[in-house]
Parts: sequence; structure tokens; C-alpha cells
Amino acid sequence: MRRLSAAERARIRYTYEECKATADWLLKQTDLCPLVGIVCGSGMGGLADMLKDRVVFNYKDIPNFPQSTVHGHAGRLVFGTLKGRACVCMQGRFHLYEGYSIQKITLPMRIFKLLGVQTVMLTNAAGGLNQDYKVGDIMVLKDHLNFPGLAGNNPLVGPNDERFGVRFPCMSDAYDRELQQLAAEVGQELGFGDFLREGVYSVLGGPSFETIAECRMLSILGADAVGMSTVHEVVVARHCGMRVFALSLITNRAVMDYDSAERANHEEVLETGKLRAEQLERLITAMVTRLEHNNNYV
Ligand SMILES: O=P(O)(O)O[C@@H]1C[C@H](O)[C@@H](CO)O1
Ligand code: HPA
Repeated sequence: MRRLSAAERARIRYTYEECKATADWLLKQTDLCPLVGIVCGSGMGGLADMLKDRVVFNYKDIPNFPQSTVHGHAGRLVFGTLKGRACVCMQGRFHLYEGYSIQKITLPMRIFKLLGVQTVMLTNAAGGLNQDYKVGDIMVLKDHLNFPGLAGNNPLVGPNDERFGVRFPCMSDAYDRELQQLAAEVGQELGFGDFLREGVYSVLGGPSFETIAECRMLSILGADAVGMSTVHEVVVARHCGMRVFALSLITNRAVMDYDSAERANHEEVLETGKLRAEQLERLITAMVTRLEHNNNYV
């Protein structure tokens, strides 16, 4: 096991050269040049198992990579093919509440970019705020509310390296509209119309789940779902010019009512992930296959 020094653990950000060294280290050990990068949300790590011809790296062995500390996030980077298309999949992501800097939890997006990834597909588990949503619904993200970012904790804070992207990236087109459309088309074809939604994801720092007043506030502000990830990755992925598609699996209903006996808990989140695993796999696989057939999508 790679031992991290205290100084290495405390590192906030990595330079372009260090990111490049990590990407080159990975590329030296696989013949695959992935165009698609996938991130598995809580309890959705099974998505990585759909890849064929796999080359698997434990995060602890990858230079500069943080390590997963959350149950339901295995901590492996999996290269492989999906219907013949080379992909790389994070079987486990990093969250702010794990104590890493926001720059560190988003480092994998820069590694994706330097590996040659053009399209990032992010998944997460989220609480449903929209009263029409049911547990098990899949929400395609059309926008986000970035609460840590609004409070100054944005992964792009600090010196900007133009080799990654511009100082002031636009976020009004963060979620690729063609990919949202593709998800809707593929979802209809697969018969997922009844549980496929489109909405706004709000990110909070966690790890405590939200209070009732917080959920009511988020709903009033226009959020359809609440979670603790994804948005930081989206900001960094867009900064370095990758196309972004993201979806939330609604694993629980946010508690909005003082009379409710419901209590958010991580076990329910992981269980719902398992229940929808197969449909998620089919949706992502079909989308990736369609990317392959239409050059406009990559
Ligand atoms: O990685 P994601 O966003 O899927 O994980 C969610 C948010 C928390 O990490 C956890 C709460 O159960 O699931
Ligand atoms: N709140 C925040 N994050 C979550 C939730 C939730 O209700 N469910 C899954 N991740």
C-alpha cells in the first residue's frame, strides 16, 4: 500500500505537471484511450462492472489520488470498453465532507481530461425535494444550485492555469443540452418514461442530512433534489472543456414536514442504488452506444 506523508495528505491542489504525470502513469499501463468518463454515485458502483476488458487501479496506488472513505464508494479506477467504446469509470468519488480540499476531490476530472476524455457522465444519489418525485426516479440534471460555491468554496479558487481553462468559465451551459435530449430519447425507447425526470440539483457540504427548514428553503429556491457531490466535478469538467451529463437517482424523499416519521439514512440510499442498478446500467450503456454512432456527440 502506498504510504502518504502528512505533507502529501495536507496538499490542497496539484499542478498541471503533477496531473499530467498521474495521467501518463495510468496511460502507460493500459492500451485504452477513453473518450468517456463515468463517475459512480453512492451505491452505484456496479456501473463499473458493465465494462469489458477491464484494467483496474486501486486509488491508493495512483500517484496523487485521494482515497475513498465512504461506504458504497469502492475506491477503484476502472478502464474498459462499453460496446466497444473505451471508457474510464470512477468506482467511488470524493466528497467535501471527507475532509479533502475541494480542489483535491475534483482532481479526477483533470486527470480525465488529460487521459483524453471528452464526455463526462456523472451519477449521484440524492434526496427528492420535488413533491412529484418518487424514490427510484432518475432525474437528469438540467442545472444546479452550488451552495458551497455561492459561499466561496469553488474548486477553481486559487491561481488559474490557462492550460486547463479560462479564469471565468461560463456555467449557464454546464449541462449539455444534446446529452439531456439523448437521455430523454433513450429513456423513452427503454420504457423508462414513468420514472425519468429532469430537474435542478442542489449541493450542500454534508455529511449531516438536511433539516426540514433547509429542505423547504431549497424547494422554494427551485431545487428538485438535494445531494452532497457532483457540482464541484461539473465545474472543473466544464472549466477544462469536457461535455457533461449528470443524473441523480432519487434514493429517498427529503423530509419536508414536521409530522413525518421518515428519517434520511445512508443505508436506504445504498439500497435504492441496488434496486435501480440494472436500469441505470442500461441507460448509460445505451447513451454511450449512441455517442459512438453520432460524431456530433463526442
Ligand atoms: O456520491 P453521492 O453524491 O452519490 O453520495 C450521496 C451523498 C452522500 O455522500 C451520501 C449520502 O447517503 O450519498
Ligand atoms: N440529502 C443529501 N444527500 C443525499 C440525500 C439527501 O436526502 N440522499 C442521498 N444523498
